[in-house]
Amino acid sequence: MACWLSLFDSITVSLLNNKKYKHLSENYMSPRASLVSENRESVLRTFARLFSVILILTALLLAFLTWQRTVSNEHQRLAHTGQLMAQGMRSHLSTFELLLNSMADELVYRDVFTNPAAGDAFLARAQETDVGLVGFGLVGLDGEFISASTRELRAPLPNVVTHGESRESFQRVVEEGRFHIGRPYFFEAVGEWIIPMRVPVYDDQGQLRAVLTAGNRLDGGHASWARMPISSATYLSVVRADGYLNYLHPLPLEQQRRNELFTEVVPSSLQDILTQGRGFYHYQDTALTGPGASYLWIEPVADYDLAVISATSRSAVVQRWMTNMVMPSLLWLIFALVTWLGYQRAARLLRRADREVQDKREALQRSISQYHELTRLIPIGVYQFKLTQQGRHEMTYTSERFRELLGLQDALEQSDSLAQYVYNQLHPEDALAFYKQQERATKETRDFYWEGRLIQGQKERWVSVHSVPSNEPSENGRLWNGVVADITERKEAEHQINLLAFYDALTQLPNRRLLRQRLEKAVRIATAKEEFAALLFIDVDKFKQLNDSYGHAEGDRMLREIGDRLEELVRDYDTVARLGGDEFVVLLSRLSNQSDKAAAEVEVVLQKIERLLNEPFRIGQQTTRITLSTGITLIDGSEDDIDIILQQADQAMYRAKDAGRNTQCFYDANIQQMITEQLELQQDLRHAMNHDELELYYQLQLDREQQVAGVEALIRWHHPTRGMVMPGVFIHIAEQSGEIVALGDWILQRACRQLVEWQNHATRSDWTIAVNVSVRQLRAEDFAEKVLITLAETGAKPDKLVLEITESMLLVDTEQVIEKMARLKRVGVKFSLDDFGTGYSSLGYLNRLPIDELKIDQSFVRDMNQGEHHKVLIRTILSLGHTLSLTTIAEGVESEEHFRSLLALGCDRFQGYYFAKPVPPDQLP
Ligand SMILES: Nc1nc2c(ncn2[C@@H]2O[C@@H]3COP(=O)(O)O[C@H]4[C@@H](O)[C@H](n5cnc6c(=O)[nH]c(N)nc65)O[C@@H]4COP(=O)(O)O[C@H]3[C@H]2O)c(=O)[nH]1
Repeated sequence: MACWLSLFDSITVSLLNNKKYKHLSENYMSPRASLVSENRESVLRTFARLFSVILILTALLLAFLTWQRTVSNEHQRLAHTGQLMAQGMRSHLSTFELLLNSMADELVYRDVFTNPAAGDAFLARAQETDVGLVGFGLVGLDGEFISASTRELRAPLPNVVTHGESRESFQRVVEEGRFHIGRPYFFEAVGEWIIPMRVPVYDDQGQLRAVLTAGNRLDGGHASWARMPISSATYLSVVRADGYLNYLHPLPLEQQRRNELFTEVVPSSLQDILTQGRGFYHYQDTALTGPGASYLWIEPVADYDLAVISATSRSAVVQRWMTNMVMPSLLWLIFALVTWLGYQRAARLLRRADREVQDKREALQRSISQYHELTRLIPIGVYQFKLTQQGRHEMTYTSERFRELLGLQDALEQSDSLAQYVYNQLHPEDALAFYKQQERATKETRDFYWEGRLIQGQKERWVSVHSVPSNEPSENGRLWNGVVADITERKEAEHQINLLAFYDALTQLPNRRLLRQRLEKAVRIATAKEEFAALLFIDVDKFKQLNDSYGHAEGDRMLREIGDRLEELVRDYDTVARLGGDEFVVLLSRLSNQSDKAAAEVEVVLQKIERLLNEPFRIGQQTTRITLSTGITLIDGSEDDIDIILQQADQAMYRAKDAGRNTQCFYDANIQQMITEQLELQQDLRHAMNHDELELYYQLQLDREQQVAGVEALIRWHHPTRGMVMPGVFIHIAEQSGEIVALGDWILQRACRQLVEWQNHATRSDWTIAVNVSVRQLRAEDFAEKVLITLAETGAKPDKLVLEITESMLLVDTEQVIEKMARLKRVGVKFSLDDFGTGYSSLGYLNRLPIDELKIDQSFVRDMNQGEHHKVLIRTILSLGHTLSLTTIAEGVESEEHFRSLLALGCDRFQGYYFAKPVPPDQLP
């Protein structure tokens, strides 16, 4: 029983733990998750009903089987009884037949036909041996008794032939001449029911003479078969072949009943069964066993044309079956009771569990409604979905705000198409980041975070999405919880801040800060892709005047228009920025990877800019045109310091301004380096003059006989760190800075002193010293005066001093220069026109110059043997010089070939490494 109850317990537990119950707790977040628990009690009841049906079926089966068994037992028993009866009967009859035949022989032996009394005595003795016998009688063929065992039998006994009940059997014995059992009949002579058994009696000649009959008492019980222990409710009957009963147990006592039974044949239905022979039968009609159906066993009695029927009534079998059913029924009842108790117990448990579930559910619902309330109040959408192993997004919960944010219809809420619905809303520019994040988060089971835009109809909405995977994977997937927030306002604010921080308020163009960022990016790209970018600094010429003349409002409007026009012409990936005032910057990206091509591309843009900005601007009531000064620096990624790049463009722009505005200047790194060096040298030079770092070298000038006619003074700077610095490096710096004036004075002084030193020199007293004069020196008002003073102060002879000037010096203030030269010339100072042939000389012009010497530039000399053209040029210069009565001198004579050629052409003097290099005075010959 305990075991049975525990079965119910386990059913209950499994009911409590079933999947749907679990589902309830798992999906508590889902508003669609059923919060109404299933009526598990009704499930249990159904189970109990089913069980009851099974119980009933079991009971029926049990009853049926018991019935089967009972009937089978009955079958066995009846068969056994029938067989016993048949055997006993056969044995008895055969014994009795033998006895009768023996008695018949004895009677013949005792000559009973002649002495009937002897027969009487014999028969009387024989009768005493068996109480079941009414008596013996020897009946003649005429039916009259010859002898009889009892007095009653002897007289008066009826004639058997005429006597109804015994005639038939008597005649059969006479006819068949063998043992025969007659039908039972009431033998009135003795007042008893008897079964006659007869044998034929033959005399010594074998002549049938009589029939010996034994009258067996029907209810005498002397026969062994009649004394068989027969259980109650069992009926035994012996039926003859002619359908009459021969014996019946239990015998009815009433005469009437006996008459009915033994004087009528058994029902035809029974006879039909009897004809079927040995076997077990269910007999439906009323017969033998009393009213109602019965079960029969038919057992033929061999040799005697009799059949034994052992029978029992159906009601008796039912009764026995019921008796058999008592124990199983009891067990079944106990079983049913225990089942019922188990059901009650399970129902009680379920009710309790239901109550608990209900309590929990109510608590959960309260919690969910609070949760809903909260999610409605907070401006953040909340959602939960299950990511299945097949990659489907099954939404398990979405808050009202979530649906509102995504513009969702309820129909979509739970379906996977929600994911598609969201995908469709993704802004194309932000979608890629979304998918990448999603892929990474899914693959690595980590937080998903995305900020981006959704396109909802005509509207754009910024949202941030953050979802987190649950730690434990659930059945066929993993739950993710997430929040979605509308960040449109924040993004707009950020945009505004961004605008303020990164854009110029007036023109809405990127400001310096954003320009720097873009520039950094451009440098990175240029480095990575090995291509050029360019930074253009544009300054509007004379904007200040325009601004002052037309007012700031008009000035601002103009600046905006300039910005708009610039923006118009650049490509999307270029940047136009305003740095303030009238300074604009254009950052051009993705230029060629070759500097010259990149520069050419920039040139094209510059032309466009110029064209566009040269279009008239409306300012006030008038129109005006503007010009630009543009500084350009090319970016190739080698310089990654943004400040330096900006400085370079700035510098280039100032150079453009310096060059007279409306100009464009490219920044050049070499120039820059040169400028830096120049600045350093410029500073060092001042120092050099006071610290004796300068020295005059002298290079010989020879006449046609190769006699030294003079020298050219060439300055050398012994720089403390750089070593020897050549004049080509620092003279023009000195010119730019103005130092050249002081330097020129120093050189002149030195050269004049040298002349004085050489005045008494054996070989050098006639030498002239040619001194280079710079343009600034020459243009100085007091140039001639200074030379004269120096000559006077040093005591040098003016005719030994040759001042070398270049053609370019004569281009500006020509008249004043000529005047100064003339003044000096008057005192004997000579002038040599240096680098002749490279400048702007013309015959008429030369004619007016107070010069003594034409100095052929060394470039012509160097190339003179390269081609006829240069020779022709030199010849022309020489003939020009001779025509004007000027001495001609060639510099840069480096070989004998040069010398011979020049000599042949008629050159007067020669200077060059072929003869001597510039050397300090003490190394001169
Ligand atoms: N390749 C080659 N070069 C030769 C040969 N013979 C002479 N030279 C060089 O040619 C230059 C001649 O001077 P320049 O034309 O006046 O050109 C001068 C002159 O314009 C300027 N300079 C030199 N000294 C002074 C100076 O004291 N005052 C001024 N104002 N300028 C000077 O600097 C320039 C360069 O002077 P340096 O370097 O001394 O260079 C000198 C000299 O060394 C030769 O056969 N082959």
